[in-house]
Amino acid sequence: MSAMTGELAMCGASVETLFEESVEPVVELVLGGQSARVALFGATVISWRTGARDRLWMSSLSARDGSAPIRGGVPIAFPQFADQGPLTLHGFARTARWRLADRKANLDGTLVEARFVLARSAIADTQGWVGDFELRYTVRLGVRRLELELQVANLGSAPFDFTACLHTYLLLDDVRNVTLHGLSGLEYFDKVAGRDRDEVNDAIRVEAASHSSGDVLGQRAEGFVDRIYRAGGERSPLTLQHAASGETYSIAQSGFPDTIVFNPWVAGKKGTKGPDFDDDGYNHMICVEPAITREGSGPIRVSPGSTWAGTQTIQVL
Ligand SMILES: O=P(O)(O)OC[C@H]1O[C@@H](O)[C@H](O)[C@@H](O)[C@@H]1O
Repeated sequence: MSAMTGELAMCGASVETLFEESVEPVVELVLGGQSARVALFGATVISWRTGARDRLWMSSLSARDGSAPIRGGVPIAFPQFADQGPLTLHGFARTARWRLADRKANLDGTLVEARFVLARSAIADTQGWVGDFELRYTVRLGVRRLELELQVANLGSAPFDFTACLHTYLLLDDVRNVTLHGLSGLEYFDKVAGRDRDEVNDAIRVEAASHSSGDVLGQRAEGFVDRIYRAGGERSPLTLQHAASGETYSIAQSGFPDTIVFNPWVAGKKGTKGPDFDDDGYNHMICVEPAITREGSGPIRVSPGSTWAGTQTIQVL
């Protein structure tokens, strides 16, 4: 046992790397009754368990061998959010192999963390993107709490701009029994309709009536929610209420100015979001994503020698 592993074990916490055949290596954080798993492929958090329940949605059809982005958990989009630029959808960080750089725990046993690093030199093809970056990602597991912190460091001599998000897929019993609160009154870009709207609802629901029925942009729009809430970060924390379990999540963000709310509805069911989306997956997930977007508050510029940081913290209240 390494010295580090010994120290962690003393306070009831552990961080171990797991290897399974045909699956990318996974780092597991354990803290008493909570755990989180992070695939080195994309530094994608693939599970978070607390109170004996899974909290993140993961498609059973997701690739896990590094051949495609992981569908579920918390993929990291960088240096491009979605299709807002010339790079492949959501950029290259979610399909790169990160390394585990550090791990530690509070001596009082209330927190365990693992830090992952992605150096530019680890990317085989940056698709012409010229920023000289290093990404640092810290996953902190607390009691009924998961904190994710992304840092973008500029190691070069020229500034660069980026957009990004933490693409958090929350697991739900039934999306129709869930309401999201805190975004009322904000303007958002409705990606499904292709235009701006104002949020008039105090409680946002994802259901067949989320959109007027019919075709929008050639897709069946009923229930399809894909929205960029401009300056959604100023409303942090949002709350997500689960009617069936009576549970509430507090979803906080810092650094990221915008907030995405996403559920593909039947577009996901029909596989148009990709063959890796479970048929009924849309019933059991909602993405609430801290983001930097061109349609929202615009790219972030990082000057040489500087580091930008953004977080998402989810707490089961
Ligand atoms: O299918 P992907 O590449 O994982 O992206 C999923 C979705 O991610 C969301 O963040 C975007 O707002 C959507 O437009 C996009 O479809």
